[in-house]
Amino acid sequence: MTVKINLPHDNSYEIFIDKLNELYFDTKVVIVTNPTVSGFHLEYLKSKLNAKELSICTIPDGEQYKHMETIESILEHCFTKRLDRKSLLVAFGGGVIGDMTGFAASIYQRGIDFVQIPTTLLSQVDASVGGKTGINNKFGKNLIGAFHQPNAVYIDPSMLKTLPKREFGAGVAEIVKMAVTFNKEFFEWLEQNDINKEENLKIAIQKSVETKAYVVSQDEKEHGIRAALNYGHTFGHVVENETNYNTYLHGEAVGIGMMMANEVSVKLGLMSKEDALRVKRLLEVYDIPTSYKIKDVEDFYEHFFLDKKSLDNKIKFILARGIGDCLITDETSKEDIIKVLKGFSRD
Ligand SMILES: NC(=O)c1ccc[n+]([C@@H]2O[C@H](COP(=O)([O-])OP(=O)(O)OC[C@H]3O[C@@H](n4cnc5c(N)ncnc54)[C@H](O)[C@@H]3O)[C@@H](O)[C@H]2O)c1
Ligand SMILES: O=C(O)C(=O)C[C@@H](O)[C@H](O)[C@H](O)COP(=O)(O)O
Ligand SMILES: [Zn+2]
Repeated sequence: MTVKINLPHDNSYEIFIDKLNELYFDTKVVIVTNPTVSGFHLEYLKSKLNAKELSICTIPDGEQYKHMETIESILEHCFTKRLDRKSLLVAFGGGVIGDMTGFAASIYQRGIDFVQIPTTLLSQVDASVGGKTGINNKFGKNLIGAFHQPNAVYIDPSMLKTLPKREFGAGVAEIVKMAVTFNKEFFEWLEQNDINKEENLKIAIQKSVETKAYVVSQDEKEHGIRAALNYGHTFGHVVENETNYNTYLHGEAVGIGMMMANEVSVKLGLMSKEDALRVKRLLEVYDIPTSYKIKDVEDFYEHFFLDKKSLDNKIKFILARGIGDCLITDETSKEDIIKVLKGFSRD
């Protein structure tokens, strides 16, 4: 099936969800990938992809390498292969590869094209769609980057057969995010259907991509509704940063972040305790962590000021309003947030 994402300035593109078809690009192409993904799937991709000239740029695997040095190495590969402005980068991997390849494409000779071929559940349901690209630095997560839309996204769910269970769970967390914020029926469906089953997995990917495309089509650069896709992330990004990007997978940190956001929602009367428990139970089915021990609550809170949603020193939170709806607000009091954070700091 195909999902269309409608954007201004010729930025619209299609997201294909199916077994990979033959691809032909009449230009120089660089596939950016890592040793894990290439070990499993590069031969398959190469059997489908034809280009005028093809090279492979292999970068190290892991969120801890999502930084400027790796971007430099991708750019170096592009210069060495004499890529021009008609050339194309192919992001072949999970969200880390996608975010970095997209960012490199956005700055190489002031911007060249790229396509996404996502290979993790998380990147198939979320990261490959919408054009957020970037890297981390010591100040926080994704603080450097650009909006740069891919020309197309090719989602082949069969590539997920080699994905470790923990990575699968991380992807489920982003699926749950889409359902809690935008789609009550989808959430109920998730409660009743095991997405480890192939036929259900395809439905879950499709529904998530449709949700993301619907949101991004309305608000490409996050001036409004797109911020809702950050539900769980304001807290989750701090968890990732203070554990040095080597303890929790991004999706796991988002799972913890959604639990924190829901505690705020319950405190403000936006969500019942029962609904918060339903979200927790659904995450637990896929072994996604739902608890975290904050060491220093004030320090944790300070991180929020560098969150990209924060404006004029006001922190923005995405709160669930029951299940299937959400509230984007910068009016929560520090006192309320600190009380919730303290609940996550006790033994
Ligand atoms: N741009 C966006 O809109 C967006 C959205 C969500 C997340 N993200 C970013 O995405 C990143 C997380 O992405 P992720 O969860 O895909 O992590 P990841 O890219 O680190 O991939 C997870 C692991 O799975 C391996 N892997 C990939 N495909 C595989 C396969 N088919 N079989 C076996 N192993 C495979 C990878 O090599 C890696 O070790 C974070 O950096 C996050 O910030 C971006
Ligand atoms: O596409 C979006 O918008 C999202 O917020 C998707 C998130 O899942 C993703 O993790 C994103 O990278 C977070 O955005 P950021 O702007 O907070 O870095
Ligand atoms: Zn995310």
